[in-house]
Amino acid sequence: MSSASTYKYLQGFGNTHATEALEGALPEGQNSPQRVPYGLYAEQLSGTAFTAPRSENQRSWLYRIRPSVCHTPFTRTPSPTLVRSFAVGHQDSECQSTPNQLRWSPFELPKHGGVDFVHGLHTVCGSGDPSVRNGIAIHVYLANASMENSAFYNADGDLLIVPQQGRLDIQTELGYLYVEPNEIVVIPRGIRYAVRLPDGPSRGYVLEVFDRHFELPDLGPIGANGLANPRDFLYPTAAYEDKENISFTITTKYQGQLYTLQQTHSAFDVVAWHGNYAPYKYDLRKFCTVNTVSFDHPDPSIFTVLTSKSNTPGVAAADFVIFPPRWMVGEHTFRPPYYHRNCMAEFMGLISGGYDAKATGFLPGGASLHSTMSAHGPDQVTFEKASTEELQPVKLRPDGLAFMFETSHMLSLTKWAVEKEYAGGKVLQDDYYECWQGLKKYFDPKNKEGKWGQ
Ligand SMILES: O=C(O)Cc1cc(O)ccc1O
Ligand SMILES: [Fe+2]
Repeated sequence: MSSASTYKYLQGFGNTHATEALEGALPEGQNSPQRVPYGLYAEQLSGTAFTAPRSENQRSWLYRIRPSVCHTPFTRTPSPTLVRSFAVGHQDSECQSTPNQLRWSPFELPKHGGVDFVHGLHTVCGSGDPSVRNGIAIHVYLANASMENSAFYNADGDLLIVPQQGRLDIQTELGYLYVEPNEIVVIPRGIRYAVRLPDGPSRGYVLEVFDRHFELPDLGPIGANGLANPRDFLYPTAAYEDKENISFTITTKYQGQLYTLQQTHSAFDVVAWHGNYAPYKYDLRKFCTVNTVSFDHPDPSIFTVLTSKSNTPGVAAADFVIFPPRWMVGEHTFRPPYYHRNCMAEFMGLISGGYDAKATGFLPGGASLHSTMSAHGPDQVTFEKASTEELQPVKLRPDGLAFMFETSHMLSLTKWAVEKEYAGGKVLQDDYYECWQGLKKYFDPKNKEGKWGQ
């Protein structure tokens, strides 16, 4: 497969889909007949416990040429850019923590060829542990090679992938997904896939959640429509390859470490499937943005695309939030993001353009982290401009898109994220804090009108 137009999709977030690449391959009226049509094997893929409440239960039935179990044992393979544990404080810990505000210049693409999506995954920060199904991880991928005769699955959690540079041509067990910057793709735990890079060197961000699957946020008083609409989520249609006598590698991330196995046939041999456990993509340009049409800056939860809930009602393990192009019309209002300290941690990335809290330094392909209760907000240049400019309706950044992974977990950072030296120096910006040092004192108890801009 080679271009977006060859792909057909099924629509609707969380729907139960049914699709067959060969007419009549889906058994009728039952999941596990004595003999499956065309000599296929039936295999269930469970994405929730069998006993999960019906509203949360996720599973799919796959009808494939061979069951997935036809393979030789796994062996451990080095995974220096991933971490097994986010625990800090031990001498040999893989991670460290800091309350400092952090900002990274664009993460550098690999200098040498042959780095595929899996081996280009670098963990930046995270919390918790997949083994107890609690926590999250944030990664970036920096890759330049397509995966051929191989597949990957993540046993640890669901991956929400945000491409920043380069399209992703993804072959999954359940069919093909073609994803470009300004779109996202979610690949749930256990689903096998290969990532091909039609544009060569590719970069993006990845949010991994260890506990619950992603959901659309409740809309409350917004009503029944808006934000990310369910019908805009696209699922693959069944597509299979019948490849025998080949050397095919499957890599898994299992408790933060990579393991590989070999088999002699393609893993992409699912001829038909039905169910509600499947990968999906979403075009962020379809987000129906809601914002103030009167005054004040609403909290960014109005821009939530997907959420992975924690066990505390109303609190996310992680939210995926975007800052979409939109009209800014707030009257007598400081329009950029307010100065802020948050019990949630805020990891931000930039797909293109700029961001309304930062005049300089926050660049596409880079990132920032404002950790739990660490102060942050507009830099000095942004503050001066926004406090003095005449307020007209303005279309904010028609070509730009920033996003945030917001989490209730306290994040630890990998040594790679904090210490990695590139040819041009560290990607971590040591001088980030300086963007706030020039903020002036305007307070004057004798002048209620203030003296902005003087
Ligand atoms: O810190 C940030 O830039 C993210 C953010 C954006 C916003 O519009 C309001 C609050 C907030 O934390
Ligand atoms: Fe914030």
